[in-house]
Amino acid sequence: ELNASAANALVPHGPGVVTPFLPPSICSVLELIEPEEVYSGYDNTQPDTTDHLLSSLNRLAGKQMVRMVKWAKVLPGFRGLPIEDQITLIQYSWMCLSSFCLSWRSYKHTNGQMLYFAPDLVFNEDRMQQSAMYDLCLGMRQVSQEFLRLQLSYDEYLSMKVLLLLSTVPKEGLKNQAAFEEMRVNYIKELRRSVGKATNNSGQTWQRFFQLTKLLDAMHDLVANLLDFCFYTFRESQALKVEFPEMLVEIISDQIPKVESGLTHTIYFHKK
Ligand SMILES: Cc1noc(COc2cccc(F)c2F)c1-c1ccc(CNS(=O)(=O)C2(C)CC2)cc1
Repeated sequence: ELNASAANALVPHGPGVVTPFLPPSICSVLELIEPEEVYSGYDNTQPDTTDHLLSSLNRLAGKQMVRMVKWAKVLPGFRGLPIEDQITLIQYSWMCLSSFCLSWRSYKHTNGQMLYFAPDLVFNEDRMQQSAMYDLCLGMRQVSQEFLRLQLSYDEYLSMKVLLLLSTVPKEGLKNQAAFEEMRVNYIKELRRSVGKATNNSGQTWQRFFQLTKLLDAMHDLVANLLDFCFYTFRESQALKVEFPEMLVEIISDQIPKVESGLTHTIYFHKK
């Protein structure tokens, strides 16, 4: 039977017939707000030189960042955080989020064989070698092959992605730490729900939850190396002839001092 609050949420559908109005589930909202794929605008008439590949990746990353910020602003619970905390969380996790989305696209479009940066910018072995970040590319490809092995579901991916947005925080804490922690707990519950759906709530649910949280922890180690490469390339961008769009210049120049003075803290699910 319905309690009082649910009762007044009933929406009358014509005389005498009422259908309970249930709020949309978190996972249906996450599916709705997920940004569309972005094209890189890669100029295939030019040779695959390192600076041309990396500058194209940066232009693509800049476009992705615009959509990432729009996504965060409509992410349930995120608007309730102080604006400074919203900026900090996006600034600290943008590389992690970008890489996680890359792994998902690579899994979905190439079964983890190549790095599907964009429909018009897919890295095969040659481009990975040419990009001067072959090992980083291999690490990313391993993550997407893990998605394939686990047959990661879309809903698991979506709740894991929110947890990555909520995994790197200032060492001295956020302005409203309690609101952050409540949001993080809610998305851990959401991940648990999507894992339950993927395992038909069998005995496998906890084992799969363990595997997926291990995968989230592994992302941080890979992304730390990516950030090192990013900061180096950013500092040497003139000499290396690698262009960075305004959006990335802003984020990276703000992030470098904080990361390099050890002001950031990554929340791991499992001890090392
Ligand atoms: C776009 C995009 N889709 O996924 C990713 C993140 O994942 C990786 C990026 C490169 C190699 C990898 F193996 C990755 F896994 C990006 C992305 C592109 C550029 C930058 C900033 N520029 S940068 O200096 O870090 C660099 C990489 C150009 C050299 C940041 C993110």
